[in-house]
Order: sequence, then structure tokens, then C-alpha cells
Amino acid sequence: MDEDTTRLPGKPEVLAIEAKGLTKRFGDHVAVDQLDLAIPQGHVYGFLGPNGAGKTTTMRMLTALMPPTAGTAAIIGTPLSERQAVTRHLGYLPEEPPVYEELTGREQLSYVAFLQDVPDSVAADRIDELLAQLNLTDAADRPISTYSKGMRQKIGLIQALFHRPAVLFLDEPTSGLDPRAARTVLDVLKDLVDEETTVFLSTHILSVVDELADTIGILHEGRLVAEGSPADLKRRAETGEERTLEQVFLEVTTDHRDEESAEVPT
Ligand SMILES: Nc1ncnc2c1ncn2[C@@H]1O[C@H](COP(=O)(O)OP(=O)(O)OP(=O)(O)O)[C@@H](O)[C@H]1O
Repeated sequence: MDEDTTRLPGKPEVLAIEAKGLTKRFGDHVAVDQLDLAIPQGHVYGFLGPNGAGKTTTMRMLTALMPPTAGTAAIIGTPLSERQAVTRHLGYLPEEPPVYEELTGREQLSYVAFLQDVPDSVAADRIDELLAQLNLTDAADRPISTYSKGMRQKIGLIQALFHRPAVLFLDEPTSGLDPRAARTVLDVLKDLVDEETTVFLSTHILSVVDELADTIGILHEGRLVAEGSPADLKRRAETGEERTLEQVFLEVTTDHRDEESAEVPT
């Protein structure tokens, strides 16, 4: 039988991110509780939730950095258990981007290119292009130890997208950025989405997901308590009344521990 279900007529396209019953326990504490996700390729998924809701833990599991306690997940159809294969499909910008303080921004990116087997001739041009796109050219040859938080964040973003991954996981990508720098990063993300990159974006900045996300998922106490398009979430099903994303967030992140439903609340 043909394994490639993407090419069979009538069969659904392989999902960018699929999770079934994904669960993480730390001792008695359930940080992520039976999470199901089905995110199509090319989508932007905005992942919201209060502090401690389990967002970073979810991203660490989906990027194969932390094994789940239970459940399964796959990136572009490759199960997380096939760690090497799965990491080729994905890029990850964690909250604290991993960088060598003593290297310059350019050297750090050259090192990343080397680790990713990108030939020097190709890497140099791509590094120049990305540094320019993120307004880092002037700082490129200074040690990272002299960088501001926002500059580090941009280097972290370049690292995450350098190998042109199909799926990009971003933890607070605009954290520490001034409004102009945040706009630059959002424009870079929009270009990636135009090229069919799937973006899984965790942030506390609601306007960012409101602008970029095709689907928003809200996590509370490890459970997905709401999921839908920004427009659907903001429209009350019963009355058609409009509300802000902030109102939705505040409503669905009150105590939902005993509720089973992950539907859009009305
Ligand atoms: N390594 C760990 N050991 C024990 N508990 C952990 C560990 N990592 C996370 N937790 C706990 O799991 C829960 C979820 O944490 P997580 O960092 O995933 O939340 P978050 O939604 O990313 O929060 P924030 O918005 O504050 O970054 C928290 O209660 C946290 O204390």
C-alpha cells in the first residue's frame, strides 16, 4: 500500500501538527492534560493561556525536547518518537534563545548553518539577507554579550527559521521588542506564512494572535478550553454579539477544571 497519503485522491492532506491525548505530568501535577491538536499545513495557530497554563511544556513536547507522559504527536506526519527526522521539519524559538555570548551575531548564525549542514556559500548570503531583514546588519559583528534583549530575540528567530522549516514554534516572539521591531518580526512571519510555513505561536500579546492567527487555542490548567478562528471566538454563538479577544480569554480562563468541553463557549 502507498504510504504517502498526501497524494491519494480523496484522502486528507497530512497535518502540520497532530496531537492526540498529549499529557505531561510533573510528579502529581498535570501540566498538560490530554491535549488534542489538528493543525493544517500553512496555518498560524495562536496558542494562548495564563501563566503556568502549560504552553511552554506543550511546545517542548511538540519540538521533541521533552517526552510526553502519555499521548502521541506528529509533525508533518512524522511521529515525535522519530526525533531526528522530526527535528528537520521544525524550528523553535524558545523564551530564552540559546546563544553563545562570546560569538558575534554573524558567527552565531554561521555556527547554526554549520550544524544544519548548510554550505558556506549559501549560508553567508542567507545570513546577510536575514540580518538585513531584521535590522541587525550594524550589530552583526559585535559580540552577542553586548546585545539588548530584543536583538537576542531577533537572533533567536533567525536561528529558528534558518533551515526553512515547515513548522515554526515560537514562544513569545515579540517579547522585549519595541513596536517597530515587533512589526518587523510580524512582517517576517507573514512572509513565511505566504511561503506555506506553519506557525505555532505562543504569546500573551492578544493583538498579535488576533492579527496573525487562523486558529486560536486557549489553554487553561493544561486543558484546551476554547478553540476557533478569531472571528468565531469573538462572536457569541447564541446572540451573535461581538466581544474582544481579551473578554474571551478572561471568560474561558476562569475555573474550568471540571468541564469536559473544549468547544467555543457561547
Ligand atoms: N521541569 C518542570 N518540573 C516541574 N514542574 C514544571 C516543570 N516545567 C513546568 N512545570 C510546571 O508546569 C506548569 C506549566 O508550566 P509552563 O511553563 O508550561 O507554563 P506556561 O503556560 O508556558 O507559562 P508562562 O506563560 O508563565 O510561560 C506550571 O505549573 C509549571 O510550574
